[in-house]
Amino acid sequence: MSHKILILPGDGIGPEIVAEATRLLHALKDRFALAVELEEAAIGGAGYDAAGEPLPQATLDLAREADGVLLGAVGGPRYDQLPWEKRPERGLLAIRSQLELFANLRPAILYPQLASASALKPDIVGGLDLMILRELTGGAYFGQPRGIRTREDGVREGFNTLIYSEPEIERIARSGFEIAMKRGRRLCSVDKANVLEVSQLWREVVERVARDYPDVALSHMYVDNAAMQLVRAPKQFDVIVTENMFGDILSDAAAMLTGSIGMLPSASLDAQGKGLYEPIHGSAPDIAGQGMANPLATLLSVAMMLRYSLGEAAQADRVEAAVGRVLDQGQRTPDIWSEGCAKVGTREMGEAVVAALAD
Ligand SMILES: NC(=O)c1ccc[n+]([C@@H]2O[C@H](COP(=O)([O-])OP(=O)(O)OC[C@H]3O[C@@H](n4cnc5c(N)ncnc54)[C@H](O)[C@@H]3O)[C@@H](O)[C@H]2O)c1
Ligand SMILES: CC(C)[C@H](C(=O)O)[C@@H](O)C(=O)O
Ligand SMILES: [Mg+2]
Repeated sequence: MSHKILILPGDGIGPEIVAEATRLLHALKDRFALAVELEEAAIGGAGYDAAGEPLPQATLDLAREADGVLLGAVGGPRYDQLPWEKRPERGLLAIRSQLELFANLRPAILYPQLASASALKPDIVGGLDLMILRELTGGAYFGQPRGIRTREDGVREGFNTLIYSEPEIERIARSGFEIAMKRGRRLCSVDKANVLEVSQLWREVVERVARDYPDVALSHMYVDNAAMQLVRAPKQFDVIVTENMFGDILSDAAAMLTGSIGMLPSASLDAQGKGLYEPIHGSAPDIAGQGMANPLATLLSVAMMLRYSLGEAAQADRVEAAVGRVLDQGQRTPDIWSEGCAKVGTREMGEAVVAALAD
């Protein structure tokens, strides 16, 4: 049976990096017998342009039917003045929420070839292999009430609600322990329990779930300290589990440990393991259209889709090995370039990975 994959290029560099993912999937199909059917749809600003909505109904319907969804990125200055609910980012949030993709896996792995591209010294980041598990459908991103209002004294105020229910905390905590069991069996839950009631409940529930996982060493850390520890000694972490906004911020920071934000893939999974896959970076308007974006985070997102949603672990290994080979060959997009390496563009990088696919 053929796997149905929905491709959502989105905006900015989205179409450029996703074109390389499409090239990769076609190569896996033609040369390595991967049974896939690809379909494309609009989301974000492209969705607004095509159908007046950042998440057109037709796109959502196709996403529900697909075995895996691959997204480039959404957003850009062209759309920043749109009414709030029409903004590209609302489309991304809506698809995550509608498909109940509550578990967002953001692995930060330093390829040894990129040690000199990392913002940190090689001995601090060498061998880094960290998994950030970000809760993706709750917290301040979705909490009600929210808005901008005018008080009786005429002063305007903006407000959001950072809210988590016990079942929401429990299911992400359980995912965190399950992931830790398959890795180094260490889970660090990041919160702000010294200030926020929602974090107090988070900690209590995580402690309760921990009783089912006696083989996992659980620790807790405040988010401000976690940000500091990530750049001081990132290898102390195995799996980090945290709420939506903390996870958004910490994963961008973790990206720089690996050399570039253009290196970090992600998987956003529902309770059944169906998922949406995307690089963690955005639409990079500053370099869009120049053919210089790093497509590796997107190609590594394809590998995650093969592994987590399609049950094609061998094909995933093949893609990851090809990325390693291309880095060995010294090909680098500008964001990860260093002295002595060959500077290549988005397309050359994608073609190099395809050429490096092997049995
Ligand atoms: N998942 C998403 O679709 C997503 C994620 C983050 C931001 N955004 C949106 O993207 C737009 C730009 O946001 P931003 O500038 O804060 O973040 P960004 O991640 O788009 O860019 C931050 C910096 O990283 C660089 N960068 C990002 N991806 C790169 C790649 N693959 N290769 C090389 N360099 C890369 C950019 O050039 C820029 O200098 C906004 O509209 C924002 O809302 C979307
Ligand atoms: C664009 C935005 C809604 C999104 C988020 O905050 O989740 C992005 O930053 C990400 O990390 O995927
Ligand atoms: Mg982000």
